[in-house]
Amino acid sequence: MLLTIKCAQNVIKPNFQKVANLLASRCKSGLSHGIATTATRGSGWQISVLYSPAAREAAKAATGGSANLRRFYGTQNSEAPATKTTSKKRKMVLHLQLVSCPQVRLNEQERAEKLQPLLEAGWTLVEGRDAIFKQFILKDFNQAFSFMTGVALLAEKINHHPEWFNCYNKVDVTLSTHDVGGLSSQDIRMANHLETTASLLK
Ligand SMILES: C[C@H](O)[C@H](O)[C@H]1CNC2=NC(N)=NC(=O)C2=N1
Repeated sequence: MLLTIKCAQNVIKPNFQKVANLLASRCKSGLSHGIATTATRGSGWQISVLYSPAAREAAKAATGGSANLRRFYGTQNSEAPATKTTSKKRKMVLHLQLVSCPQVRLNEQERAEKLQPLLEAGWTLVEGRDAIFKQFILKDFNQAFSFMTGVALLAEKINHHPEWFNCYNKVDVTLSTHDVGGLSSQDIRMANHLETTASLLK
């Protein structure tokens, strides 16, 4: 998954590239790196990252992880709106424009590294589809429903939903990323979450 971060026209690009990579590397959603490109009007969310809790929440929600949004350049009054600088001498204020993270399908290396452990944990490749499947067997219906509830919370948070079927204590789960027609890092993340949730219930 790629986090594309757009910067205001007047930002010094190399610095911003570092910011973009740092921000991308801090996101738990499997981001590989950030790309700083010149901002275009109206694309994605305009986030003045450094200046408001709402911006931090928006950035966290947008990156599905705990992006560590720290002060890179600052003004004295951290609550001042990012756009106001009262002194010429102040350092440049960065505006981060965080756009949605386009999904990409897993490449061969990622499949070897991230998919293999799941196949060893009982997931199987779905015939004729770039998807993975596993049947989870829980103690009883209550446990199965708790399992699904726990997973549903993450699904909503990262906007990535399993295809699943429940019958009493069994939950059949198929994972694939519809937007790209195959497996992406979101499926890996979701599968690992399913494994963790199931193991906590046992
Ligand atoms: C419009 C909505 O954000 C998209 O359809 C999201 C919702 N949940 C999703 N879930 C899965 N598994 N794949 C997707 O591509 C996907 N896309």
